[in-house]
Amino acid sequence: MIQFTEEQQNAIDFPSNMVLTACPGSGKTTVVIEKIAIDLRGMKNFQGVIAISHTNKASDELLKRSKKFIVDVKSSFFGTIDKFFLREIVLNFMSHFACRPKSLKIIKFNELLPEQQTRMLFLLSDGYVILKEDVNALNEVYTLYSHGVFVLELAPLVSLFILTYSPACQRYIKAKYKSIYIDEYQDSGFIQHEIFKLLSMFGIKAVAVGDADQSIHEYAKKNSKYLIELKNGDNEFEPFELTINHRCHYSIVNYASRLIRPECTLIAGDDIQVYRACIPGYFEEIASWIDSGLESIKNSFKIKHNNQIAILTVSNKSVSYISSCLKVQNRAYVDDKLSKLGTDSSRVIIDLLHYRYNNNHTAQDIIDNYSEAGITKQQIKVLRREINLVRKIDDNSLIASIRGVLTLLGDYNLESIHVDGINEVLQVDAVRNNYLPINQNEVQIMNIHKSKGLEFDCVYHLDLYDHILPKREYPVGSRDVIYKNEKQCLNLHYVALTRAKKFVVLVTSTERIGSKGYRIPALPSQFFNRAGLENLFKKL
Ligand SMILES: Nc1ncnc2c1ncn2[C@@H]1O[C@H](COP(=O)(O)OP(=O)(O)OP(=O)(O)O)[C@@H](O)[C@H]1O
Repeated sequence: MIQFTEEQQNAIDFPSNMVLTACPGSGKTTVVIEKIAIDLRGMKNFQGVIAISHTNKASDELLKRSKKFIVDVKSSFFGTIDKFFLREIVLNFMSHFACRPKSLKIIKFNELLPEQQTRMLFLLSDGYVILKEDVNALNEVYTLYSHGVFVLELAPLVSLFILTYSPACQRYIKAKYKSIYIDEYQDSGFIQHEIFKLLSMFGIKAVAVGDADQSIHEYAKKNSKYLIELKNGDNEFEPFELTINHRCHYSIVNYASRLIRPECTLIAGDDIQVYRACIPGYFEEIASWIDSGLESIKNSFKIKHNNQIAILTVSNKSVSYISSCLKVQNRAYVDDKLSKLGTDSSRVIIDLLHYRYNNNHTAQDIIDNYSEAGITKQQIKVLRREINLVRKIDDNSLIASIRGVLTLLGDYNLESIHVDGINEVLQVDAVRNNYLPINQNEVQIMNIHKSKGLEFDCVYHLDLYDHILPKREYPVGSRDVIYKNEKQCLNLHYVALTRAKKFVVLVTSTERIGSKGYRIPALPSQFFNRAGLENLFKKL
């Protein structure tokens, strides 16, 4: 049982709208779960909290951790913001504005015809909201909807519109949800921020949680300015801060803190567990160096299993490359066709594949997450039988079996892109790995974006080269060294470092792969030269 610190307890006890900023490993997930448990105590079974995480993986993790402490999450919603917009607002209330179709297919914007894309592009402009006088702006969206099509990227804008102008939607949301928690608020978009503020005006307790220094999604118009606005603005959000990192060795905290604030005060102590290594060669040589040192590192740091060791990279290419060079058993997390789709149907299929390959997943999770409200006991029985088949059936019948479950769930379609994705999982070992349970003998390899929210005893941080981290820009006519979004690159470096509990190695090499695909001489990342880092690392 964790003994909460004073700053954690203050955040837990505060009963109203708040913004909780927190450094890595400071227990924000722990605090959020405790607050959700308190909120749920007074609620009826048809009520719940909205718990929004940035990725499906993070939301699964939050739900899993919550279920350990909270017996019954009642009618709470755990998921990504897009899923919330679609499931709770668009699917329930769009028919108040346009003719309800027999079935609805969710597509991506780039699947629209080029002329439709041109006509509808303005709906995606950053900062655009639909005012009462521009209601016609959604005419084409309504027509598509009544023909059974909805564009995923429009879910935030349309949700804000529905929530603002539909009293029925407002009544439904207010009756069902008593509080909303949004994690990783530093990666919020404009509309998500507007909806969050609107919900708080409806009397729903609103809690934003984040860390501006862990903002790494600016390329997708996600921006820490909204978190900062809540924290510093003149508004009804009470600011709280968690400042103690409970995860990382203090020397890792010191190094990471100095990256962001070169003048910050250090935690006292002589023990240093941040290392830098420059390996002659490239990933082949780095891999054999990691292979040869692994057992001694495990012994020195009392690390029982390889899966407590992570290799983090900037790019997916590096994930596959280093994985293929290593001799030690490893698990490389690569993007697959299904995970790139990001639609509701692909999400159910992904969960069904997790269920097929990993006994830690249950049929009940799928029923809880995807079956419609009001499903009868008899329908649940049939659904459970069909889901069980997905685990038992042979590869040849898998697609038919998944189609069977989707049909029973309603609202979801199995299209040729999904069939391609399922075939990729069946045929490519590296892709199937994404679905198998973690084997404790496997070193974990992933890009830094995927490592967010995770923790490992030991981290090898790769790709620390000039041109790679930080990236560079080459404006015409300029030979100056110009970094491309330096702060985002620095945040990425910070996130990678703070995944390590006991020990982190910052790895470079004398060569890297250039843009033409050949090995070229490499220079170390400029981040090594930042002020304030002297004496905070050892060389290997
Ligand atoms: N008061 C505490 N005392 C000891 N350990 C704690 C305390 N609070 C949290 N922890 C531990 O610190 C680790 C990090 O906590 P948690 O995952 O909640 O942090 P976080 O802020 O969500 O992390 P991040 O944002 O970096 O992913 C966990 O192993 C958790 O059990």
